[in-house]
Amino acid sequence: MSRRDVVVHPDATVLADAVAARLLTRLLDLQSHRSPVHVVLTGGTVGIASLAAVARSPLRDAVDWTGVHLWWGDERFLPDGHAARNETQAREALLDGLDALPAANVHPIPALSQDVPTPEAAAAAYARTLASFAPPGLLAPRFDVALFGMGPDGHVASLFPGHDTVHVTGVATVAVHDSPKPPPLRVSLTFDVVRASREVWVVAAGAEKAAAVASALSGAPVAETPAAGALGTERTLWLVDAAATTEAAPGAAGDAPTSVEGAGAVEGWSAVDAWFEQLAPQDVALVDAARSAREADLPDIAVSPLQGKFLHLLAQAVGARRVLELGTLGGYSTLWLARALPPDGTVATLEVSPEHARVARETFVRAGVDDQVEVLVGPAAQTLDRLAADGIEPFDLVFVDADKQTLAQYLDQVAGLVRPGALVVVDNVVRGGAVVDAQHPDDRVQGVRRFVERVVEDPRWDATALQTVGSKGYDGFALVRRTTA
Ligand SMILES: O=C1O[C@H](COP(=O)(O)O)[C@@H](O)[C@H](O)[C@H]1O
Repeated sequence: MSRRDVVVHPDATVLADAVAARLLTRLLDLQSHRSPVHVVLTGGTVGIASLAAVARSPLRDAVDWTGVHLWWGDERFLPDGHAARNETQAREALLDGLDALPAANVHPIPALSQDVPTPEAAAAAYARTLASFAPPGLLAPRFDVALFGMGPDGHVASLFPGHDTVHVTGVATVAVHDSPKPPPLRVSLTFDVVRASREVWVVAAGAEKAAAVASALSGAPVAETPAAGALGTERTLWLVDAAATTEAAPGAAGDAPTSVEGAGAVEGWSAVDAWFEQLAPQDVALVDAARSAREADLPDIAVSPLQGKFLHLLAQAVGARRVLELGTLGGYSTLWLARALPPDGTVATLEVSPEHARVARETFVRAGVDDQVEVLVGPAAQTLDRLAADGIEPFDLVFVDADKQTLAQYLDQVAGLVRPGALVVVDNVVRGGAVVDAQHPDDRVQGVRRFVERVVEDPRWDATALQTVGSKGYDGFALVRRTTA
């Protein structure tokens, strides 16, 4: 997800205390329903000060450290115990005093030694350890919280501006040579692994970081400001001090390419959304749908109430009787759509996750729309092929809120499933402004770009795109109409 929440604290000391409190609370919260929990630690000033603040906090004894695994986002390639190693500093600040933490739960990046003579060897060994904890198909564990400091040049982990390492994909780790910040040899996680983390927290303090903070939050190319590419799948949180935000005021104007709470933007946008929600009051069933999704720990990526009402009005405006949705999640948008239909209207909603489908189905039963909504579980591309083979009655409206990588293919498949004049609404196509970056390493951004190219070249479609801000941050919809071609 490309939305970034930003929380600003008065100074670096309060920031470190707040990061520690937030981390401990998050661990406690996660441990109420998941074990083990995987956390990535960072080096750097705020990172280490935050670990020291964890060590001081009485709350640290409430955490079940036997269920916490600790990893590092990067390491300075130096001998074991070297004072400049991130591991050494983390051990001194916190780990050495955490008796309850099993040694086997600590996964440092291998140090320089006779057995590990190069950063490449260390990167390979660390990648093997990561892989041994990875769920099927992933290179590393899905980190629950991945902490990253940021240098004044905008580097995160040891991914530096202008270095090829920022573009490396398909592997978990990279060896770094010629680091502009000493020491020159380092090992780093790749963006593939960083971006598979559930929550990414970037911590930064000091006026010398202000330009990089502003650049990252304004969605600069990752090659220029690597921190712009540090995104979590469920949440991206920037925890900064006031000095680090002196240049960061995106969002005040309408062109802010990301959401910024502490610096005022999303707070302001959310307040405006809240005021306009008098136009889109949620009934008990909609509130219940949002709550059930939250309680089931589904990603917080459903549409906002105003966006839901927008879909609802579109469905009514095109006189939709048959609606297709790609990406059910917890069924919140589905419910807005179902509510717009005549009594014989139906929604077919496609969901890849059986767990999400289960949550949504229960929601539809409670909302009393289960006879109008059919949840089809499986990869959307396969389900669309099946619908085409079944020769189903054409759809009037399609809402696409699924993986962005496959958007162009979905559009091709949907072309044969809708009536002429049908409307296809595609969510999250602006991606915090990153969509304009042809070199952007995020394959979701490239997926949106391919989708737009397809619309342009295919005479069966006529389209526009609308950038949006609101409680969901800065993003946008594409509206695509099936022509008679
Ligand atoms: O060298 C490094 O620097 C960054 C940022 O450090 P800071 O002292 O400017 O806060 C850190 O995140 C990284 O882990 C570390 O290796």
